Amino acid sequence: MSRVVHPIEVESYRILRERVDLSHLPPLCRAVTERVVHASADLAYVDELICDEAALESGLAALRAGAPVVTDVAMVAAGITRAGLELVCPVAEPAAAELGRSAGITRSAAAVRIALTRVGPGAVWVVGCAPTALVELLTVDAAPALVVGLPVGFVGAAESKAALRASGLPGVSNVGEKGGSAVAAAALNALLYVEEKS
Ligand SMILES: C/C1=C2N=C(/C=C3N=C(/C(C)=C4\N[C@@](C)([C@@H]5N=C1[C@](C)(CCC(=O)O)[C@H]5CC(=O)O)[C@@](C)(CC(=O)O)[C@@H]4CCC(=O)O)[C@@](C)(CC(=O)O)[C@@H]\3CCC(=O)O)C(C)(C)[C@@H]/2CCC(=O)O
Repeated sequence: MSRVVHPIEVESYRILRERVDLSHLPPLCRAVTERVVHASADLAYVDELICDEAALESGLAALRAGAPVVTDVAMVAAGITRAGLELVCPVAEPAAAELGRSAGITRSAAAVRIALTRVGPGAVWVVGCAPTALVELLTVDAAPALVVGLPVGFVGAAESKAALRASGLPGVSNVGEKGGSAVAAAALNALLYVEEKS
């Protein structure tokens, strides 16, 4: 079923495209960059976002095949708009707090370990808040189809995204401390909307 686009969103894209022309980008890079800018009203993402068309194609293929989507926090999961998607977000479960305590790690990092027991290779991982979740994901053997790595904050966010880029995993990230749940959800939604069009 095709998505009904609200007139405010149509107007937002009109304004965005008046301010910046991203038609030179490959289609998925353009879709993700435009949606992140649309969701944040922050044109700096045009230069700061690091998209890779092949990585996004890998994520899109996984979503089309029904791959689960793992998110670091509930806010990211709440921002992902397609019903019927298998969403995995264990951070609020007592087991994440218990593992965090016993292992001396954050609940967010513990949730990555727990999620790994529920999803196999080829999942799509979306990190929009917790840098330690992204760092943990890079230390385990998750074999993700795509990592949307857009955590936010002054402590470790920029470094965790640099580590994602250095890892060679298929990913989308940005340079710097900015990011956040809304931005990460928007990047994933861009792929879901491409998927819905086809
Ligand atoms: C250091 C942490 C940061 N969190 C930020 C911003 C927001 N966090 C929200 C919420 C509701 C949650 N944050 C936790 C993930 C919590 N946040 C942390 C941790 C202390 C460590 C994470 C890390 O450094 O990697 C983390 C606790 C943990 O042990 O993992 C959360 C689990 C806290 C909790 O409830 O115990 C919780 C998520 C709960 C859930 O999904 O069920 C905010 C909504 C809080 C708010 O603003 O009211 C907000 C969301 C921002 C967003 O766009 O996602 C910081 C300040 C960005 C910071 C990130 C690290 C840094 O570099 O500073």
